[in-house]
Amino acid sequence: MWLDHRAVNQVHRINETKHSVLQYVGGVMSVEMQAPKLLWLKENLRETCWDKAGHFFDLPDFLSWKATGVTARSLCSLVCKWTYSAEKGWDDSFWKMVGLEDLVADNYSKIGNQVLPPGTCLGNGLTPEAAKDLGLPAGIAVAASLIDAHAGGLGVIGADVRGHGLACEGQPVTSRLAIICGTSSCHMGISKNPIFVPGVWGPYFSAMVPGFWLNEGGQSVTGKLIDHMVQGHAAFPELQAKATARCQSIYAYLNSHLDLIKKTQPVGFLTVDLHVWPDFHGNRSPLADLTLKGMVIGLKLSQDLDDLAILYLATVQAIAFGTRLIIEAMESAGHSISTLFLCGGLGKNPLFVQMHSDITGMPVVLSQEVESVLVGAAILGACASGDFASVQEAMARMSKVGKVVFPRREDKRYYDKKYQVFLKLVEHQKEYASIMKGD
Ligand SMILES: Nc1ncnc2c1ncn2[C@@H]1O[C@H](COP(=O)(O)OP(=O)(O)O)[C@@H](O)[C@H]1O
Ligand SMILES: O=C(CO)[C@H](O)[C@H](O)COP(=O)(O)O
Repeated sequence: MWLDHRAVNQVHRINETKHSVLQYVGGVMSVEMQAPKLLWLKENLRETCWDKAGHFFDLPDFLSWKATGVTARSLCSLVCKWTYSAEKGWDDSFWKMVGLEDLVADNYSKIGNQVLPPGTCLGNGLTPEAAKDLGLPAGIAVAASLIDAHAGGLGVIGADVRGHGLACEGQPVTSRLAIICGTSSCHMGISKNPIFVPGVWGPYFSAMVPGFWLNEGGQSVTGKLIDHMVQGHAAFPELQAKATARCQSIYAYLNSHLDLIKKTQPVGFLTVDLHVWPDFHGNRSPLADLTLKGMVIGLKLSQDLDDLAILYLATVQAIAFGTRLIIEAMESAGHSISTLFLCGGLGKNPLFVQMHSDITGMPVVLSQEVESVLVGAAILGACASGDFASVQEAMARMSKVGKVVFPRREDKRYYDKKYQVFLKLVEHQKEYASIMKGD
């Protein structure tokens, strides 16, 4: 549902209100948030959905409701996606202004009027019905949830980094940026005081690590974009056949193929004349422009496996340049980041990890446990069952550093030049749009 961009007109009208709650979503509400989606449902499915629905949930709240029967919402989902404030609660004037006054009249019962910090034990734990479905004991503790990316952030950001030679050792946790890279990528930076970063969601209080403000940068399609580029290429069937014959994933095969064709130069240099702008599903951060499209510059007539591998590499690099742009926006607003903590499905791809390190110039820490989103969920579960006194204590005990990848400093000049081209791509795209809009 989050990837559904149908509520374009609705989000446009919401943004035109310039309501003060928008300050807390980076200044521009995203079409991926819940207010525009609710408005779309009201305007398009009034009788079949809007009037009939008992509750509207974010996925993590839906899951905890199914597990426990408790309709209380997590502070994380309401603050990050529904404009709820941890300090002030709901703002009636916002919902009235955007045409969703019925939610206010109903005392927010459909979207949540009981809000709990993540990690709080819900009701009597797992219901007998859910226990049967899941094969778990009834009554086992179930925690108020976190959104997937936030659980990933919690699962990695508190790890003890001593002995790895990292700049963040001995520094406040605010010098770490968690990047959760799956279908989309989410860039989670925390601070003691609120930081307003134009185009970057937040600041959200206590939405990930209790007591800290969170800024959440994001790229709407990353893993999905890589899959799309690779699967849509004419050489994809050949790639699949060769990877299967070697019992490898297509990405492991592509990475070894790139190693083969790079000869003596660094692998990243294969894209000297192939450049990608990665916003095939709009830009979430920091440009917050859902009208932006993808671009590929430097195509040739050949469509063999070498071309596919190099296009894949250029796409991976474009995603890493997008991360660099987000980090620069966060730093110019007041964040000071020295180390990346990366997790999610793309963390399994060594090329993706190395490119993020080379292109941002920062070390990338991978966790011992690959599924860090599940570690975050386990941290919440451990808090709900009383194993730890606080989320912070559980984070420090349950997250563990696995591998650390350092940037190849000698390649910096090349990536700086490619970054210049990257920035020109979006400039040109905007120029084309403006030419086409003119008379
Ligand atoms: N073994 C792997 N090697 C390289 N990339 C992978 C691998 N497994 C998954 N991916 C990438 O990770 C993405 C999915 O990440 P995941 O975290 O599972 O998704 P989600 O965000 O939907 O939970 C896929 O789109 C794919 O590009
Ligand atoms: O908006 C987000 C987090 O706030 C994520 O993009 C969303 O939750 C989906 O993530 P995934 O990449 O796992 O599909």
